[in-house]
Amino acid sequence: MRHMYLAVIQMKTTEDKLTNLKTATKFINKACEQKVDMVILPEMFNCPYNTSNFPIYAELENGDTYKYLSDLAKKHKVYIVGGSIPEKDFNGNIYNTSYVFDRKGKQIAKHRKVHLFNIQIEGGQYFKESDTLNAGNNVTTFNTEFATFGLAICYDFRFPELSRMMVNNGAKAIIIPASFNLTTGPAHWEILFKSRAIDNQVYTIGCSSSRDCSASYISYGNSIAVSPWGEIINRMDEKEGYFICKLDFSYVDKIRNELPLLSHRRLDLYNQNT
Ligand SMILES: NC(=O)CCC(=O)C(=O)O
Repeated sequence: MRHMYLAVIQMKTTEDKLTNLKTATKFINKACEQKVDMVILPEMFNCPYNTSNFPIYAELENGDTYKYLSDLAKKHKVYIVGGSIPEKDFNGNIYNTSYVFDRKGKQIAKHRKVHLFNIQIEGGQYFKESDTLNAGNNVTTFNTEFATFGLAICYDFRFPELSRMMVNNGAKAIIIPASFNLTTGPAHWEILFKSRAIDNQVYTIGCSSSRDCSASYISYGNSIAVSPWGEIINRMDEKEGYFICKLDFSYVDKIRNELPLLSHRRLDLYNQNT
């Protein structure tokens, strides 16, 4: 089958982990009533996005949140891209990690955010993930019966090389659990999703947490899905909710055949300069 249905859940993250898991469950249950194939959650969906929280909320692989998502995937026979959570390893290192589960609840991918979000914009957003997080080192893709997907987390999406590596590994859609903010969101969010989609001739999907103006980090929201032609298929506002979008992979092939960008690349030239 060349098409599938994807639910993008823009949920609010509170300080109570169990409440966050229950919110995710409520939306996953609702989306699954509409027979979706895959559900996506936002970045740090079980922990308020704040560096001091990451060590407190961090879980080892196979921890409570992991099992919770795996059980939900199995129950609904659906793929779950588990946004991201703070993951700790046995050495005490903490990562911003996204797990993907298949329809049987088996883990089929794991992405540790590779570019840590350290920014300081004058009069705007400051954040320093490296205060408490370590960076991952892998380019992540995973296979489904529909297509190969690329997966990265939020700030990772600003680095076109990473998306291109996913596409070189076969990705026809790129999924980004995210939480942009009120400084960079209005300026760059939409254009990044359009640019990466057009450059790579892929679907790009950004799943954000909803906006909570009382939080220390205020999320932009605006979860989005863009087609390989650069058309916005869905875009939310800042509020909690979800959308379901159809991904048609024959459309990716059509665009790539008609405008064969990827095969027109002059790799002989580029390699000399990189
Ligand atoms: N959580 C993040 O990585 C935020 C990235 C972001 O806001 C950006 O502008 O990039």
